[in-house]
Amino acid sequence: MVGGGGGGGHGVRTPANFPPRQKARLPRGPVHEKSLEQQKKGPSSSSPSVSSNKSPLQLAAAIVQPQKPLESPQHMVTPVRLQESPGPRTIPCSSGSVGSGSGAAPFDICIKRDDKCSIKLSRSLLEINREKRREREQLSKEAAPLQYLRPGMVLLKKFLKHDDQVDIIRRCQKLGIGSGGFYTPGYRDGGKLSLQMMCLGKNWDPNSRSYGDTRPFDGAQPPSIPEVFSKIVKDAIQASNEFLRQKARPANDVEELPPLSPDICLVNFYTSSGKLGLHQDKDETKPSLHKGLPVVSFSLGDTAEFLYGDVNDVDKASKVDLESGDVLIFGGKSRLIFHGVSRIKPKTAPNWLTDEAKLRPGRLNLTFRQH
Ligand SMILES: O=C(O)CCC(=O)C(=O)O
Ligand SMILES: [Fe+2]
Repeated sequence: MVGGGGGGGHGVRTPANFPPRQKARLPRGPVHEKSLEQQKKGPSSSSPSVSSNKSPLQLAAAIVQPQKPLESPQHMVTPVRLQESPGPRTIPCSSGSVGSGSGAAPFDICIKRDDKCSIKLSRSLLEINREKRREREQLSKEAAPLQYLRPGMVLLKKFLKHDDQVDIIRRCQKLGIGSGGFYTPGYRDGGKLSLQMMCLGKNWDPNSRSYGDTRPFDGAQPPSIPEVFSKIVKDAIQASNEFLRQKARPANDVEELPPLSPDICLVNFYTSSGKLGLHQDKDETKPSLHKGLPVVSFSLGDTAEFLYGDVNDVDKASKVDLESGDVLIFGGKSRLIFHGVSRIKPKTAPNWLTDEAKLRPGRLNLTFRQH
């Protein structure tokens, strides 16, 4: 388990065979179903009828500069925002090591602890703990801890415990400034996107849309996926399957997510202006896709507005907020859904997280898959 028991104090909601880790992390409250499809018009069929031959990052470029045709060289040239506007409590006055082109200076997702340029309003441990407690209480009152979005798609609200979130950020920060760390994905013609990416396990190349053992632009080998991350992924799938078993009516019509042994993790850091166009994750192997092996996504920091649907059309997509600590799973019948991030909501990261992990304004996302 990552960190320690920072998220303790949650009640047990499920029967005896619920995974022990989950017992500690789930807040009290009814398990209920939330179908966003029901709230919003749009097709409910789960097998996509439209496919895209553009990579997610090409599609992101399309969102950033929608007036330009995707094939035009101009669409690629997207200014990378190197300096964030100051957050509510921390005011960095230099960009430090922010920003990188392919193979250039490393990108640090955290504001340096000893950054003399940061004006920090220090808060006591008591205050931080009070905030964490308030967050847990609010969650147990307002949101169902597990939400059924559509067949094969489950959202686990605040599944990542407080200490896990801090630990994940710290690990990504360390890996991100090392060999194989964060870079601004670019295209052959020199265009860049306002997103920082790092691959763990295997490298995903946005140009060829294929996986490899090293990065073509600098030969670096992606760092391994930390064991603690894989353990959380496994626990999240187990918790989802337990939830799906409970909600199954009739009881013999249980929908199960296949287990995942993640060997790929794409880590994205979005600044406040970051976006990701609608796309399908379909560069994994045919057996992996055919079995519907899930994509498991961790969200940390600022909230993302996440779009998903059966077709490559933002107007037909459903929308859900992904907050810090949320884990989203899409596998089975939803494995090939179109999805993307329409916007990052600035200054929505929990204060305690910014204080402890020193994450820059923005959002960190990790998606785990099996090749
Ligand atoms: O940031 C997210 O929530 C989605 C990321 C994603 O879709 C991807 O990396 O393929
Ligand atoms: Fe994706």
